Formats: sequence, structure tokens, C-alpha cells
Amino acid sequence: MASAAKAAVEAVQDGVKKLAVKEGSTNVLERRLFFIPSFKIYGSVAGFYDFGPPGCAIKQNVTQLWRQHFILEESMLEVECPAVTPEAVLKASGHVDRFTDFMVTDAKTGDCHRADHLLKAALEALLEDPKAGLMPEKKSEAEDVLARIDELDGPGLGAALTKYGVKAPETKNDISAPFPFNLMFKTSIGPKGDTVGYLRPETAQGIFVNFKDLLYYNGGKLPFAAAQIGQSYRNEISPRAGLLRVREFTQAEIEHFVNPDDKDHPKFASVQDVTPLLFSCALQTNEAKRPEAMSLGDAVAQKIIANQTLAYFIGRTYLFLVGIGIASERLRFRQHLPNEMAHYAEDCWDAEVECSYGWVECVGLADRSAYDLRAHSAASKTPLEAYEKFAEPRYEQVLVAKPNKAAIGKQFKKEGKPLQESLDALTQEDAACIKKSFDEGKPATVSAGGRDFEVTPALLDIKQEEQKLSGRKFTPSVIEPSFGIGRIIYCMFEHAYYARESNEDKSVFRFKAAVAPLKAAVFPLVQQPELNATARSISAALTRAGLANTVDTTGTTIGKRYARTDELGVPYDITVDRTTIDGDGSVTLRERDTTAQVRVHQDAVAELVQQLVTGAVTWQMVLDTHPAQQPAAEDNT
Ligand SMILES: Nc1ncnc2c1ncn2[C@@H]1O[C@H](COP(=O)(O)OP(=O)(O)OP(=O)(O)O)[C@@H](O)[C@H]1O
Repeated sequence: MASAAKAAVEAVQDGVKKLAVKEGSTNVLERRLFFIPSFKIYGSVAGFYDFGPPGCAIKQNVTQLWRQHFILEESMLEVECPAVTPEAVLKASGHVDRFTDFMVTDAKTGDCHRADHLLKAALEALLEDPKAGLMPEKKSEAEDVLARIDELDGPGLGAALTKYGVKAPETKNDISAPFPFNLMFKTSIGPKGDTVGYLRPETAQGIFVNFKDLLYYNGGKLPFAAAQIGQSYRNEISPRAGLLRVREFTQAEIEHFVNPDDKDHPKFASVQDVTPLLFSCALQTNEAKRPEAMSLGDAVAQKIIANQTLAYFIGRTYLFLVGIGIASERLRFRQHLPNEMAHYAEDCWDAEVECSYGWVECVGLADRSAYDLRAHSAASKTPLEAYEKFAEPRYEQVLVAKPNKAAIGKQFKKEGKPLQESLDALTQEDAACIKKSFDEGKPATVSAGGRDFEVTPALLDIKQEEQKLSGRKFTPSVIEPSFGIGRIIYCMFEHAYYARESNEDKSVFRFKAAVAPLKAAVFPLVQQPELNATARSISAALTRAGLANTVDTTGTTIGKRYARTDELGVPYDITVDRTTIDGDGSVTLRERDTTAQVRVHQDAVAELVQQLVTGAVTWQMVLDTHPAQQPAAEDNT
């Protein structure tokens, strides 16, 4: 799971972090309750955050936009599975054995640190220190270790930490040898406490285990995609960087199941001209080490991206992230280097977004081949396969396996039943493995009903025969885009944040209207019953139009009220004044970023805001068609 982006997040210089925390967006984010440390009155627990009212609304909006952009657009099958997952599932997926990071502890305080992060920080400091006076060969040796950190196992990390004399940060105490730490939260299921479970570390497994039923639901046809939005849990060794590395977070994951022999995508043409910054393996390892803008059509044609389906999702991810307000020039797609990828993966790219913590992985996009379905199929003894009907019958050599029922019954008695069932359902891949053993003169081991059986040719006859085939069974490949909603939202906060040029103390979030927590705020200019009543009826009209809004009757200066809503990223403010009551019935409508104001009739304002929010009307069109209002009150705070 380690990646360069992860390291980039963690290895950020303290100075940069403090800057982000002290000034600018982070300060506003916590003060205005976008998100706050959980359990604050009890001293908080690292790695857990609550979303307050505006944060909650934004998260709902982003999730809803994600659902629209991916699930509805692609007719995906959405599922919702439990977070508590039995051990067998996560054993099969490899998480029980391998979902680990290497940890070291401070010899005196017992504080825990991630071994690779300490090594990386130490090597970077060494390479950047002009006083270190490294000889060229020592320098290139350190650079080499730095580049290969992700490949190091426990002993390798331990040797490197010792060689470079790495101590615990801050205390400078000695550290222990690295040891693996599983990131899953373990729990027990049921009152007896004897069934082990874990809080899921990703939502994907729920989709894999439901593959058979989902395929049936889809009429047995491929390709199809299933999606799940939900909480995931990782007991991160050292959670930090606000929402970027937490212990409970929302993931939105897609598993797109496809025929491994045909990974073209029917809608690829719709994204082939999308031109994101691509940071391919070749660009990461050349001299310049810079990403380049390239159309997805070219990237597939030049085989930089492995196939159309993976490129299609890179394109859709780009459009989604830019659509919700991520700056396109601060978004890049970085290809995994061969040493970063799991052995079964065909190609992986991370959508990385630049923020004050460096380049951060927000979305992982991977062609995971047939690994996950095969793993669950083998462990559950449930074939997770699809069927492809050939256009014309084919004549092919196939392995035909015939279990010898009588011999199995005689040798294993009742216990032979699951073995018999398992042999009846052998896939071509399994049959080939067994035949290989037989050809080498060895028995094959077959697991069934929770035990291993030694299977000999006397129990199973396997022959190669030419058969007329009208179709074939196969294990689909899966292409997985995996989104971390919290990381995306945090980066979006930073990209949306600015201070007004006229007054540096005035913070603004230029959220896209669809993302903004409230679409409008309604102000009576002064506290008068008639003005308050009109403001409330406009608010009711906004609510009827489905627009989240607020009424501020505090009577503080209008400039202060504008500043408050700007800080929440509210795109439109509506002010009711005496002209509304005594004059032509108009109110002022102010746009957040230009601060320009027009006069609109009170009965028309809700519909106009709705058109602005949906994009049916632009602010420029409003300026062109409505009388301007001089914003006398704007700076008059
Ligand atoms: N601890 C975390 N806190 C917040 N979001 C996370 C965390 N771990 C993963 N994510 C999000 O889930 C997405 C998919 O998870 P994935 O397993 O690919 O992450 P990862 O490669 O383990 O991430 P990292 O290397 O940064 O830990 C990530 O791109 C990220 O947006």
C-alpha cells in the first residue's frame, strides 16, 4: 500500500504544515466547523475527525455528485455492505497476512513511528544537508536507497536505519528493529467472542464477494461495474495531516468487471480528447522528472496507459475532480513504478492533487487483473466466473476431469462429499494445475470443506480432448477506481480558498455552487418585522426549489454578514431592504467572487438562484439583464 504519494504527505516539512495550520484555509476550516477533531472535550484521539454542519453538507454534495457522475452515468450496480467483515473474507483477500506497515518504537518513550517514513526523512535531510559533505558514491548510494524504500522488507529497512544512524524524531532516542504492524482494527463477532472479524480496510471486498449475484442481476453480461460508498477503517501508525491520513474515512469504490481479452471501452471516444497531466513511469525516471499533458487517446495509442477502460476511468476521474473544483494544473495522474505494483496488477495510476502537504494520492486507479475474484473463488469454493458465448463455435483442446466417485467414497467415506463437489466444479486453471502434478508423477492437493485432500489419478481422471465449444467460462479482470472522499474534499478546500485582495482578513471559499454547503443566504438589511417576514418567505421559496439556505436576522452590518457567508463559500446573498417593501418589490442579489450586485424582483429570485446553481444561467447573463446595485454596504463593515 505504500506509495510515493503517501510518503509525500507524511514527509512534509514542519514549516509548511504550520503555515497551513496557522494561516489560511485550515484555520478557517476548524473555526467554521467544516471539520473538527473528534471527541474534543475528552482530549481527542489522533486520526478521527467530525464533519460539522458545512463540512457535512459539502461531503453530502460531493458524494451525491460522485453518484451522479459515476453510478448513474454508467448504470453501475450500487451495493452497501457491512463494515464488520469476517476473517475468512480478509484472509482470502490477503489483508490478514499482508495489510501491514513496518513500525519502529522509541526505545525510551515507546512512541510508534513508521519505519519507512523515518528512513525517508533521514535520507532526504542527509542529501539536502550541505554540511554532510557526502562523497559522490555515498550520495548515489543514499539516493538509491531512497528510490527503493518501497521495496525494502523488515530486515532491509532495519539494516538501512542502522546504517544511517536513524534515531526517533524529536527525542533522538534509539529505535527498535522494524516489525510489521497490521493496519486493520480487529474485533469479535457475537457474544461468545470466538468469531474473529475486522473493520473493513476498504469497501471493495464487499463487491467481490457479491460478484456471482451481481453478474446474475446484470443478466450474466459483461462488462459491468458495481460501486460502493462507505466507511473504511485503517489503524494508521501515525495519522496526521488533518483529513489526509485518518483512521476512519469514506471511500467510494468502483469495481468494473471486464473480459480480460477485451478491455476496450464503448464510451472511450467521449474522453479520448481529455488531456490531463500524466506522470508516466518513463517521465518519473528521466532527467526532468516532470509530468506532461497528453490526450488519453494518445496515451492509449502509445501504450502508456495499458487499456481503454483504465484510461476511460482516468478521464472520468479527471472530469469529476475538476468539476468539483480541483485546479487542473494541480492535478496529475502518476503511474506506479513496477516495484510499487502488486505482482498481479497490469497497470496502476494514482490521481494526485497538490496541496500544502505536497502531492497527495486522492484516487487509486488499478487494473488488478483477475486476482481478487480468483482469491475469493479459491477460498470460498464458489466459482466466480463469467460466460462468454462465441459468435461461431470453436474447436479447442480442453481438459476434461472425471472424478471417480466410487474410489473417492471408498477412500474418504462421508468426508469425500465436499471433495467430489469441488472436483465436479474444477476450472480449466485448476485442472491444469492438477494435471501438471500428475504428469510429474505427484499427487495434487485439493482443499475442500475446510481440509486438504491428496488427489491421485486413481481418484481423478484428467484428459485433454478436442471439443466443439459454443462459449467459455473465464474469471473477469477488474479495473478499480478507488476514491478517498475526505482527501478530495480537503484538497478542494485548499484550492477553493483565497483572501480578498481588498482585505486580507476576509477569507473566501470559491466553492462551485453544486458543492457549496448553502446555495444562498437571505438578509433583512435591518431588523424590522416586515423585512424579516419577507426574508423568511424568500427562504421558503428557496427551500421549495431544493436549495439549502439560511436567513441571518442578526442585524449586524451587511458587510459582516457577507464576510461570514463568504467564509462558508455561499455563492449568493439576497438582501431585503426598504425598496423591497415600499418600492418595486426588488431585492439585491450578490455574487460571492465578483461581489457584484443586481436588483431582482423578490418573487423571481429563488428561481434565478436555482438556474445559477444548476448552470442554466451564468452570472454574466444576470449582470447583462438586470439593473446593477451599487454595493455601498459591501465594505462598510
Ligand atoms: N488513512 C487514510 N485516510 C484518508 N484517506 C485514505 C486513507 N487511506 C487511503 N485513503 C483514500 O483511499 C484511497 C484508496 O485507498 P488505497 O488503498 O489505494 O490507498 P493507499 O495507496 O493505501 O493510500 P496511502 O498510500 O496514501 O496510504 C486513497 O487514494 C485515499 O484517497
